[in-house]
Amino acid sequence: MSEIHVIDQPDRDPDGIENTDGSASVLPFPPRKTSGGGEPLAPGEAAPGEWEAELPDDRPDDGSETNEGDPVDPPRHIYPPSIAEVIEAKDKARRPVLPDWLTNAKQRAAVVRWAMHHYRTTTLYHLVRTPVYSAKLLAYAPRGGWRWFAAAGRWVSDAEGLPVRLKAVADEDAGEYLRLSRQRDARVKLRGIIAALASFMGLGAALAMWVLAPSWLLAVATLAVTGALGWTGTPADRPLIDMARVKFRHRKLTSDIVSRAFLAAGLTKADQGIAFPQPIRQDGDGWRVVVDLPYGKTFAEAVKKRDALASGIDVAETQVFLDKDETSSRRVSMWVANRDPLAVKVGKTPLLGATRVNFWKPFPWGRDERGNEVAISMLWLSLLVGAVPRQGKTFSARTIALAAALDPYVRLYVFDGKASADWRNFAKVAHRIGFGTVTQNGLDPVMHLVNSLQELKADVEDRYHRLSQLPVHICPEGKLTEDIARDKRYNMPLVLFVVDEVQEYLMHPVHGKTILELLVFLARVAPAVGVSVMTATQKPDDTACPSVLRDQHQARFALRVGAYQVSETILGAGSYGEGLDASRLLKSHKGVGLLKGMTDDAGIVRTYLADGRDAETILIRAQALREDGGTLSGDAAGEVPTDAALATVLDDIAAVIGRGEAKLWSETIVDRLAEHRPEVYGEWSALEGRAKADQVAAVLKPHGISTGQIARRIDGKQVNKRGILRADLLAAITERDKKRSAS
Ligand SMILES: Nc1ncnc2c1ncn2[C@@H]1O[C@H](COP(=O)(O)OP(=O)(O)OP(=O)(O)O)[C@@H](O)[C@H]1O
Repeated sequence: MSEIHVIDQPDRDPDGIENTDGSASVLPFPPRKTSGGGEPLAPGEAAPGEWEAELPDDRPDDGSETNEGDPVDPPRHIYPPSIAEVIEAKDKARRPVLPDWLTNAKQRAAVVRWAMHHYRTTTLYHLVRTPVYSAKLLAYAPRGGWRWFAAAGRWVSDAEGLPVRLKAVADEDAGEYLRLSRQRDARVKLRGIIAALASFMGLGAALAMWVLAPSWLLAVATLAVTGALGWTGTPADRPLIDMARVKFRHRKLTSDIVSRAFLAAGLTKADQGIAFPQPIRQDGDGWRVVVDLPYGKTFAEAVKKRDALASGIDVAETQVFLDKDETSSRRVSMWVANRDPLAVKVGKTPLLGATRVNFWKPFPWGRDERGNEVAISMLWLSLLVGAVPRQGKTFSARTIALAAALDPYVRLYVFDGKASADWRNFAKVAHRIGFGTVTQNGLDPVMHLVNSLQELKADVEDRYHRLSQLPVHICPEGKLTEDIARDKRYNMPLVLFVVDEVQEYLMHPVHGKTILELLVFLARVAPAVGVSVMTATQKPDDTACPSVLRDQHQARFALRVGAYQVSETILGAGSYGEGLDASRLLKSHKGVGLLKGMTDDAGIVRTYLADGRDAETILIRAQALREDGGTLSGDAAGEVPTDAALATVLDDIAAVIGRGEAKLWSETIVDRLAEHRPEVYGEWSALEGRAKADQVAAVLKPHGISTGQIARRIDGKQVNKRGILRADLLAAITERDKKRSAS
């Protein structure tokens, strides 16, 4: 038999026999079996079940060969962790001496604000109800008097000893009864004397007060006695004092509750359990729990089970927040709020108190679920905002534009596809502005948008050239800097291009495609030279807001949407797997959304509110800042729109109809328009004949011009095709100009 020494080998032999010797194990040598007769064997051949082998006394030197019975686990502590690793691990595991809210000035201020507000409200609440409390005390005072008198009587008569005496009677224990009776007599005598003395002294003191004490002292004493008696007489089921606040379902989160929740959610098994690397502790208005899932379970799986976890803890889903822990993918950091934090409004925007903003630096936009301020920056990125109507899409986008407005060196372009009142006040500061899709006061907002986009596209291309040509000491990295942007000589200010309800423009029958292409270009290329695009839509689907545009936005903000698929459409593929699902937000969560791509971590933002009046206040200030700084430009400065901006499709068609032509086929109009302004009408020329006619009919219909069959004689033959009469076109232009000059 040979012995093999194994380091740290599990103490179990291949047959499952426990080895009691801890230092080494002995592999059993297979028993030599004797041949039981049968067929004679060839030399070197072994009979079934019979064999013989020599085991080597030592392992091979290189250790490359693996022998049966070798341990599958690597020997422990072969590579002890380096000191740096130990320090790093300990650094990560160390918990702060003081909780965050004590060390963080902003959180501390928030707690102080909350405490002041809370106690002021509570005090006022009770002060207002003092008359009610007084009336109740007065009403309960007689009952309190009687309760007090009865309690004193029971004490004097030694009522507490009665059950024992009665038991002695029932047991017919005469000796015990006599002993208890004697004790009772002595006790009643002593207590009777004390009670008589106390009554006598009390009565004397009351009479003395009545005669001698000043009336205020008498009043205070009466109030105190009545209050004490009223308090004593208050029924247990009808508290004297109302609660100044509704009691939330505050619960202490224990490891049992958390384990139950993870078990119920199927994230662990009863025999596996979960580990708690740190104690459960209170964190803000909620509890922080860090949990290690069983090996093989991941944070992503926990995210999918958020609903079940909430149910296991017995809270609403909106109260459970899961954070990834970078140290391990099976570690889940969970914050369980005492109440739905998203339904708590964060209040007015701090921009109301700001004299100006530096748009190069992050500005406050809202607060996260735990009340920490969220500051964002629009530099070098484009933002897509999406939500169902009335959830705060416009308001949240508008607070960003308001911050931009308060930096007089930011050039604003604002277009609102819905022509609502929300953006009207930006006319005070916006370089280019347009509302809706219908021509108003002679200005076609869609053409204005197309022209603005083209103007900006040219500017962006120009910026790339000029930045690359600037000397290194001015532009060290070939990128826009704050100094360059604020220096008017370079004419390269930061630009924020806002398009609300962008789907209205993208679905425009004539210019939709052009607008899409230009927006895609700007969202993709322009942020690097200081031009940020912010689009908002309530229809993020592929028809209304194609993915080719959505995908160009580096940052996304999704407020409540109808389904998780829509949430993914706004926030980008894979967002659902990361736990980002805006369809879980509730209707009451106005102005609350999921922000991705702007800061390192995606998360919830409860945006600050700036209503219409606040927006006006801020924009008046912004206008004054721009006037002072000489940066008011474009539409806001009252610059007369260029011909291109004013031009509508009517003018373009008029330009392509020759003087001598009384009527023209739609097909011919399309071909000539494509030559006249290829950047706008180039796409049309690819249409088929009938489609060309439909296109012309569609764009002229809003102007009251209808297309009909127009006959022309070609080579002696009459050809009928749809077209327009020049007279109709001129009449429509005259009508439009009349309205324009009237305005
Ligand atoms: N941050 C906020 N805090 C509190 N309430 C808000 C906030 N943002 C928006 N609201 C409320 O939500 C309402 C709807 O906001 P908003 O007009 O921005 O929605 P919307 O999604 O743009 O709607 P629509 O698509 O109809 O324009 C506002 O009138 C306001 O009362």
